[in-house]
Formats: sequence, structure tokens, C-alpha cells
Amino acid sequence: MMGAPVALCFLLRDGEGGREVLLGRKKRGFGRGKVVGLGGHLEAGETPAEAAARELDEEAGVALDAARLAPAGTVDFRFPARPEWDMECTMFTATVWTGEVAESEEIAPAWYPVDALPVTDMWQDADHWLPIVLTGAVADFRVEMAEDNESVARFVVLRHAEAD
Ligand SMILES: Nc1[nH]c(=O)nc2c1ncn2[C@H]1C[C@H](O)[C@@H](COP(=O)(O)OP(=O)(O)OP(=O)(O)O)O1
Repeated sequence: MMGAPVALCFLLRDGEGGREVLLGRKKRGFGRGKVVGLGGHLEAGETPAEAAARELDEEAGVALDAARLAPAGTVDFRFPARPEWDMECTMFTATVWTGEVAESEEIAPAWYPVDALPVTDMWQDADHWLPIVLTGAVADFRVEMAEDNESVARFVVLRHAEAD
């Protein structure tokens, strides 16, 4: 059975100390308390890019053009002990948006240097795939969580196309 379709979009900017990515502390629901990528479930009839753009508006108040998101690959998140949590995640990056990043009821967004990600505050699998995505690569991953639904039982790189 396939997981629920979700989409994430990583906004990227050039900060004083180098490249930065927008992540956020989840305030409620799935992954509450963790620092996560911004995004969420696709609604009926949406493409992953449309869902990513809508979620970034809802969660951080920024407007994105879905057609200008850069595809970054996929993550197949599997929770064998909780298959109802399985998700098929399509990822994007974006360097162009309008509006100021703002906190929402769901998430408190913050910028992090791409070479100093808050990995201890993230899902444990994030350290396996997020640094690869943030190099500008396009890659497909499979993450299989352990019985505790927190540690990583298996991590597979299915495809990895280096950035130009
Ligand atoms: N193992 C994992 N590691 C990770 O870093 N992110 C994961 C993950 N498993 C799931 N996710 C992410 C993908 C997805 O964006 C998010 C779950 O989506 P949410 O529950 O935040 O969805 P929505 O924003 O649609 O929320 P609701 O409207 O509250 O359902 O969790």
C-alpha cells in the first residue's frame, strides 16, 4: 500500500554566513515539537507543487508560484509499526517567493545554515536525506522507521542526480 501523498518545499536564501534553509518547529499534530520541513498533505485534485505552494502560504505566509518550484526528488516514509503513518513525499526547493515569513498556528518557521541543520531537533532520518537535497541534488529516498517510530531501521538512496 502506498503512503499518503505529501509535499515539502525548502525555501533557500543567501544569509550572512552562507546558504540558509527555512524549516519550522511544528506546534501541533504529526511531529509536534520537532523541527520539520514546511509542507503537508495533498488535497484532492492538487499536484504536489500546488500543495507545497498552498502549505507554504498556510504555514509561513509566503506566496510561491507552483510552476517555479524546483523538483528535488521524493522520500518514501515508512512506519512498519504504524502503516497508517506511511507517506509518499515529493520535495521542492524555491529561491523566489513573495511576502515575509511569519509564524502560523501550525508551525514556527526559522532559517538555518544548510551546513548547521538542527538535526537533533528533527526526525532522526532527516540527517540522512536533507543534506543531500540541500546540495541541489535531485534524489529519491526510502526511509524505514524502527518499531519505536523514531529511529531509522533502514535508509535507501534509490536515485541521486548530482547538482549541475
Ligand atoms: N520520518 C519523517 N521525517 C521527516 O523529516 N518528515 C516526515 C517524516 N514522516 C512524515 N514527515 C512529514 C511529511 C509531511 O510533510 C508531514 C506530515 O504532514 P502534516 O501532518 O504536517 O500535514 P498537514 O500540514 O496536511 O497537516 P494537517 O492539516 O494537520 O493534517 O510530516
